[in-house]
Amino acid sequence: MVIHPKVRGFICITAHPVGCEQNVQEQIGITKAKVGSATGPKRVLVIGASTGYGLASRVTAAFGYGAATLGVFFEKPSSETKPGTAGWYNSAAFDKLAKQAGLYARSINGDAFSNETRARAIELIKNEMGGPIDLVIYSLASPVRKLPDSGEVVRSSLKTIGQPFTASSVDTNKDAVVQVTVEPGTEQEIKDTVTVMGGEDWALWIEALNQAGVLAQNATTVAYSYVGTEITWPIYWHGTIGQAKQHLDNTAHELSARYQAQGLHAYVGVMKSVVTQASSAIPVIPLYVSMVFRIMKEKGLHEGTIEQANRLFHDVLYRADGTPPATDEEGRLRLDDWELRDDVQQACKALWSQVTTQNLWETTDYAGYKNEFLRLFGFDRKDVDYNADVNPDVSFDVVQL
Ligand SMILES: NC(=O)c1ccc[n+]([C@@H]2O[C@H](COP(=O)([O-])OP(=O)(O)OC[C@H]3O[C@@H](n4cnc5c(N)ncnc54)[C@H](O)[C@@H]3O)[C@@H](O)[C@H]2O)c1
Repeated sequence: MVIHPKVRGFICITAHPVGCEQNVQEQIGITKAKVGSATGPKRVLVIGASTGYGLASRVTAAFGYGAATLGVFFEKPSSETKPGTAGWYNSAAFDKLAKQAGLYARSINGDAFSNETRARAIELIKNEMGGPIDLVIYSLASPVRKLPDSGEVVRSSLKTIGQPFTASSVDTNKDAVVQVTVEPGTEQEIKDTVTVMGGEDWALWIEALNQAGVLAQNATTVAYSYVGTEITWPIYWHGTIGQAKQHLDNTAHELSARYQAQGLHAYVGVMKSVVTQASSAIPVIPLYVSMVFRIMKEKGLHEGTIEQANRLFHDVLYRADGTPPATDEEGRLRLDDWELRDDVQQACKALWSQVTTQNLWETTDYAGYKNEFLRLFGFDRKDVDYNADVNPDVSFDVVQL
């Protein structure tokens, strides 16, 4: 099969296995060059491990610290007519490269919100991993959650709270700057968004691992969050999704208190804006990302998911001098510190009011945004021949639920 990108709205419905493998290789190369500390995690569970921040965390744990990793994700292998998803190919590549490096790697392809997936993960940890988990990374981004007991399906929404919000955004199909209006969510929509993207499921994972005796004494758990800036607050931090992220903050405090005797350190890790499948779907964010990328690249501050994950592990969680992580006043780990620097944000604000369809490519890093978006799916890499026939059927050692 010859595989080219097929972009539909904010998603690409095809993915390239060779390009995805190259992406994973690249993340491994960056990690090996940067990380290298004697002490790090030994057995790591990554929930949401196939793309974005979760994949970068898995790569960092395995190739930066030699950790055994168990990855959970929800992806699709290829069918007769369609290639698999990027997360499927990424995970296949990770599995192959980790095993080649002599590292334990296991993956579960299933719904992380379900009790069955938790049970299978615990079984694998008990039977195969040779000891308890000392780091749990929670990196799910999902528009929908099937509640584990009732089976009820709950949907999240990306809406404002109170007032509609109109702002510039980019229509990535037309490469045009447009005005979008985001409507306020109802009370029910706010509640549902918290149910899907808040901390309830994270807490269920920790509880299940602890009850099964597979959570190490003094373990660490980090759930990823986004706070952003004034430009994105109305749609994000002050919107329905922000309520879910605030619930995550509360959950971190609750978990640390509940499992104090076990010495659990539960953190929210506030990460910077990056291009992922999840962030491309949020109005306003792709235009903001195009601007902030340009500014941060000019200042030599640019980071993608792998640089952020490397920095989180190396400079924050597992510091060479053994000191505990620095947190903000809410107890959160702030990896968005460079993005939120005054000089970066002032430059962003100045640019924000000037950007138009005509000057989009010159004034922002829209080209970089488009390239990174296609690369998420294994496309737009110079080292891959996209006209070559490729086998889309890539299988690997995965527990299929
Ligand atoms: N992208 C950003 O700019 C950004 C910035 C800061 C924080 N974050 C946060 O990072 C976290 C991860 O987001 P991302 O941007 O890396 O997203 P992503 O879309 O790249 O990754 C989502 C992951 O969740 C998995 N997943 C989704 N539904 C699942 C389910 N039901 N069962 C099992 N796995 C499932 C996917 O397979 C994938 O591995 C989110 O909490 C997000 O808010 C993202």
